[in-house]
Amino acid sequence: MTARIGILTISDRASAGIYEDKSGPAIAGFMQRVLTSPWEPVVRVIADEQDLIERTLIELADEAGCCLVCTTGGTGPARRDVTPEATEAVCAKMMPGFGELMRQESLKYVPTAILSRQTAGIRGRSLIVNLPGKPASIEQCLMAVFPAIPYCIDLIEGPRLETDPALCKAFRPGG
Ligand SMILES: Nc1ncnc2c1ncn2[C@@H]1O[C@H](COP(=O)(O)OP(=O)(O)OP(=O)(O)O)[C@@H](O)[C@H]1O
Ligand SMILES: Nc1nc2c(c(=O)[nH]1)N[C@H]1C(S)=C(S)[C@@H](COP(=O)(O)O)O[C@H]1N2
Repeated sequence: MTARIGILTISDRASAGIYEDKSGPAIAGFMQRVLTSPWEPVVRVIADEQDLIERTLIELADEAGCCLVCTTGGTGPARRDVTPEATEAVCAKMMPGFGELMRQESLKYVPTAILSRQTAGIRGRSLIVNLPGKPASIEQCLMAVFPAIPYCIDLIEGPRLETDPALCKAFRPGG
């Protein structure tokens, strides 16, 4: 079964074409390198509007059937940064450990890591994970949390994700 992975860039400027989106492609590049089981991306680039973010997350989870949705951008303290609020609004369960670990890892690179309110949560059979907007943060954050993602997706009855253990070893308790 081909796993669908949502890649959602949330940026006023990238969505308006003011700069090229580099963070969405960085998420796709990470998946391409790390996943050895079949997967396909479902890509969206939108502005920092809470209603639109919520509708797009619902579409990716419920209609496109993505087992994992990675967002990038809109996690900071600025007036238009509302990605965590939209994520909480559409999720039945929050998974605060993801944000905790990603901020801890990001602190190794930038002291402003604590400005990201990035979080994660479960909607139906989808895991939604927020990443910061900076392209360099994508690899740093995903490398930290990805070992736990395949088992999380097992637990929400999604497809079995396999990784290249030389790059990122998925941990499944008892197997
Ligand atoms: N999707 C992206 N692609 C490329 N560069 C990005 C992206 N998102 C952010 N950046 C870079 O990181 C810097 C800081 O991002 P910022 O936190 O302002 O982004 P944002 O709030 O996600 O985007 P915007 O302000 O356009 O809505 C930007 O000036 C840009 O250089
Ligand atoms: N790994 C990593 N995390 C990071 C950063 C970064 O450059 N690398 N930037 C920080 C900064 S400056 C901000 S304002 C917040 C929120 O960014 P966002 O609004 O683009 O999501 O993420 C933080 N987390």
